[in-house]
Amino acid sequence: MSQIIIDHISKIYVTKKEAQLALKDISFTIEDGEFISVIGPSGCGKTTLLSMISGILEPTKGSITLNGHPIEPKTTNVGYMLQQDYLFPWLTIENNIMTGMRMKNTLTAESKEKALFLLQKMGLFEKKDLYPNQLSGGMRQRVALVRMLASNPLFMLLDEPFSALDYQTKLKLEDLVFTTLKKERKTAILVTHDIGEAISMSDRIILLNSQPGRIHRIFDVPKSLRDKVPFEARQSPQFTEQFNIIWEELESLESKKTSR
Ligand SMILES: Nc1ncnc2c1ncn2[C@@H]1O[C@H](COP(=O)(O)OP(=O)(O)OP(=O)(O)O)[C@@H](O)[C@H]1O
Repeated sequence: MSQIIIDHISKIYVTKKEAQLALKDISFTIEDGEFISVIGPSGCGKTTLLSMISGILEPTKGSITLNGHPIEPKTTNVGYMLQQDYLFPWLTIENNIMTGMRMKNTLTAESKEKALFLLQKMGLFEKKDLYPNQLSGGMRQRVALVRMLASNPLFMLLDEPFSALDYQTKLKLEDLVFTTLKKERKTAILVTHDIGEAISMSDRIILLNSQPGRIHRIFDVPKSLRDKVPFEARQSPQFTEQFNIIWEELESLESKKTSR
């Protein structure tokens, strides 16, 4: 079980020149097994929020807890999937996956077996002795997904994991990540610039406003869309309806930002 409570957090960045309020009074709860997306104009604080949920960055005010306890970057088992795959070029695919678990101290006979099983399910078992540069971008992100899931993290942070991929690969990976996380009942937070991706993958979408970053609106994705895999959800008329609502809200924030 993984419930994350974000309780009235604010973040001020202090530089030599100035103090900047990056996030202001953010509160929401991510329920166990829920998939949340965070969207908003550039610079609204999405990465800052994710860094605080990971425990890497401390909020200036407020608290973030996982099942009632603070999140410790060294001891809390958090899964990451980022825009870059961060695979080690000098290690084989198999060793890349195992190294992640070794570093987290979660490498056991069971987790190794699970990793190889996942690799097989992702159609990459035959590639296990190859090096990352011998794989396509989409394959490398699938390896990153296996690496993340194999160590059985308590929750996942996904920071633009598909944005460097071509459109077709991105759509296929969205389906793969969606079905895998649903099956594993993992709690996940996705940061994305892609409204369509947020709608087709999430249970709820948090739209942040900028300067300072604060919650503008939280959208519940209709159940009829949540029950579909992202590729199918994107074909549905309800998807277009949701897309237009969120697009208009985001546009209104962008235009307020440029008129300031
Ligand atoms: N280490 C830092 N020191 C000072 N200011 C920072 C730092 N990191 C981020 N900021 C500022 O905080 C604000 C939020 O930045 P953040 O990167 O979290 O936004 P974002 O929504 O992820 O942006 P983008 O969509 O462009 O990736 C920005 O104004 C940024 O300039």
